[in-house]
Amino acid sequence: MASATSPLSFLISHPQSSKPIPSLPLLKRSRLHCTSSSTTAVSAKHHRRPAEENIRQEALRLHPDCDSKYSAWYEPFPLNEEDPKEKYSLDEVVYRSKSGGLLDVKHDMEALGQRSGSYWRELFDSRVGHTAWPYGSGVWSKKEFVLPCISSDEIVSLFEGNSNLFWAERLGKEHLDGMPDLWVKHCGISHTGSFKDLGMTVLVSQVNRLMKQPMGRSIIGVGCASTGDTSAALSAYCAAAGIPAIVFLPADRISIAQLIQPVSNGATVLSLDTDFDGCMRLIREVTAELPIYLANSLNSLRLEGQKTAAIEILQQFDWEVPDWVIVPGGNLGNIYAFYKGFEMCRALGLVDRVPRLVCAQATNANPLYRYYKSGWKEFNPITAETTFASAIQIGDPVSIDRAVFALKATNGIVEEATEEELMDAMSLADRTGMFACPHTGVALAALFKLRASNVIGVNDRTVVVSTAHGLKFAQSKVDYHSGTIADMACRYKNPPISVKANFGAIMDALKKSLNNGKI
Ligand SMILES: Cc1ncc(COP(=O)(O)O)c(C=O)c1O
Ligand SMILES: N[C@@H](CCOP(=O)(O)O)C(=O)O
Repeated sequence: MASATSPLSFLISHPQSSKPIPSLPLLKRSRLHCTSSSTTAVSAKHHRRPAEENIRQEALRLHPDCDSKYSAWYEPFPLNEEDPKEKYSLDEVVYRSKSGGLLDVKHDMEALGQRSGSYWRELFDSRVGHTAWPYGSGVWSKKEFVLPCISSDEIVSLFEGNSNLFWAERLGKEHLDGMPDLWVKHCGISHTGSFKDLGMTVLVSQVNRLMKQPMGRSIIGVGCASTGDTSAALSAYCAAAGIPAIVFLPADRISIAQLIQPVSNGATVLSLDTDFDGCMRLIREVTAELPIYLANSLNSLRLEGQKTAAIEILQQFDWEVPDWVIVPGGNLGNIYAFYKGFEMCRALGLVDRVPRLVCAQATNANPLYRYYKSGWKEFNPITAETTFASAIQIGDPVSIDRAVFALKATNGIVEEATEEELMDAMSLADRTGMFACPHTGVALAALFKLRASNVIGVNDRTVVVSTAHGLKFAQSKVDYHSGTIADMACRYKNPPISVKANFGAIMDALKKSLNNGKI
């Protein structure tokens, strides 16, 4: 039973008073509704809050102030040795350090460390599966590790996160030498269909805080350059908050499904005749000139949300650490976000180690892979070529230094996948019940290679991060299954069979297709 001071106490409230009830957690009462004959009639008085109160108001009543025990701020990445005191409040609009380098969000680890690892594990576990604002979100259920000082009233959340950790039983068993412990973290089965929702809830919440009274900053909108997923997430969260969104997209380089998302959400959509790297340069120029807040992962706030996917993986394994986590990389913020999530849990005693990270790139857009292969000697931005994994067609990744840091710290690996390898891997995964996107195909192709070379052992617990929903990239699957891609065998294609609408023709087609005609 939860006491008022236990991690579970946030669930305990009384409908009519602001005082917590020390003995009747939400979970227990919900069960009473279902099982006890004297309490089966579900009426307002049995709800945890009065009928006229919404969940945001309930949160404010229960926790009127932000938890000032914990704090976070920006610091240069890597730390500025000459000026170790260089740091900025999260309420400042700043994306770069004095020297022009990246920033990183730092947490007061000493304050967080006052609590034990088991306290944090229990707290985070207790929040899963509820609608208490804002903890119903997989991101905000870890609020203390994300943005501890934001008020629940300022948060813009669509209850993102809490995504499926899918046991890829058949893929492992039949196509990876019987691999029994293979998992796919479906970050793309999400509000806007990609992992970007995790970071965008944090960034848009902070913008909302800056724009609202008492801060009342003169921000006229939030902007990003995008290969299609960041723009979709930004537009949705801004639309939910009533904040203008401005997105710069490389013309003809993103899918129709991705393009229609910001259009539908009412964003200002600029389709530019350049690639993503060109859009990125332009949004940086424009945001330096106009009070438009920059939403790309250059802005380290985004990574605070994205890192919760790593924490969620640990949680879903009952706080056991997987051996490998494979992440497709483009602008390279996400690989660092995964590192941050895992490392924070290690440092605070929730787990005792971190997994080895693999960053997987498309051969047509592989600047990190080339750098890795040079023994980290020389980084050269490239002009990325067209790839079916269009959301990672990036040649000059903003977070290159963050990615290298994450990989070095986890004894990590960089792998690449050709167009044929990534499309075959995606299609094979689909044949085992998934509906993967080409970027997930890149990560899966990396897994196939690392398994074939026995770098990843057959019994290693391995998580492949699926970054977007396959439905956003349906055209790539149409091309593959129609077998019309130049120089690609499309080994796993399965085109529809055109059949005359009569019994005989149908029987012939079925005999041919099923069991090699032996039915
Ligand atoms: C679907 C998808 N997968 C992977 C990535 C790569 O993430 P990151 O840019 O953080 O490396 C992106 C965006 O770049 C993406 O949209
Ligand atoms: N794939 C991204 C590319 C931009 O990455 P970001 O993480 O820096 O916003 C997209 O969908 O736009």
